[in-house]
Amino acid sequence: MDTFVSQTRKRYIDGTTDEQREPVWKKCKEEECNQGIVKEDAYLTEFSKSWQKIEAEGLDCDYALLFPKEEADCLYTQLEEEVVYLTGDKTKIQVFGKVYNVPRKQATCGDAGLTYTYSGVSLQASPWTPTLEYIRDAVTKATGQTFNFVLINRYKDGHDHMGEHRDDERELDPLCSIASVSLGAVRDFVFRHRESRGKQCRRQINPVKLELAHGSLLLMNSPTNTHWCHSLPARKRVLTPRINLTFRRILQDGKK
Ligand SMILES: O=C(O)CCC(=O)C(=O)O
Ligand SMILES: [Fe+2]
Repeated sequence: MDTFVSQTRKRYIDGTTDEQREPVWKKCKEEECNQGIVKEDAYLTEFSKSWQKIEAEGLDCDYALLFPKEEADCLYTQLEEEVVYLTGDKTKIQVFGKVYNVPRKQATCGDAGLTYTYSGVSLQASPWTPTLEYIRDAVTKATGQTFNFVLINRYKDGHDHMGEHRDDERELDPLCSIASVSLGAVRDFVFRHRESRGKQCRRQINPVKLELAHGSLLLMNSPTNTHWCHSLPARKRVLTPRINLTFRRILQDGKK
């Protein structure tokens, strides 16, 4: 009966447990899904048919709707309660020696002791929250891949954005896809080939543009992040927030 929801009985940040809080997503699932496992199996079968392949030279991605709207709504609400975003120096990055404010809010969660370093900031993983564990496990079920870390980005509206980059840090396991789950406002997402950027670009390769929907999962498979940069451009007409979770596998001291 309960298979859609997290089986964890951990405490939330404020010390309460699942039972005390009756998380919204748990109630939603009970109301909507009293067929239990049968319904989940049916859902997973439908889900497995919905993958779309996105391919270009050196780019290999898969896209699907992982969570139906009601469940995605519940997960979004739960994350708004659970996630504690970084403050102070951790909200700044260094690019070519210059310091910038990150134009969005960020948090990092993962297995104990993991650290992720990018653009001059070193971010230590906070413990998994129940909802993040639930989403991580749903991604693992859907992809067969396991993850030990998640970077959480919260865009308050279309002014918040993420500049072009490649997630090619040395500590990322090159064999593991980066799994990007989106909740909230639909936003454009753009891939540009490394060699087709800038005034003196060497080649003319068309960008690949996607819309990342509420409840969607985008898998960036190897070697996408070797050859292509991606960004979440500002979109002034977007007035509502979005949360993005990128699940990753970090190799600590060369170990998986
Ligand atoms: O918000 C997004 O969809 C982009 C996230 C991203 O590229 C990242 O976290 O590295
Ligand atoms: Fe990225």
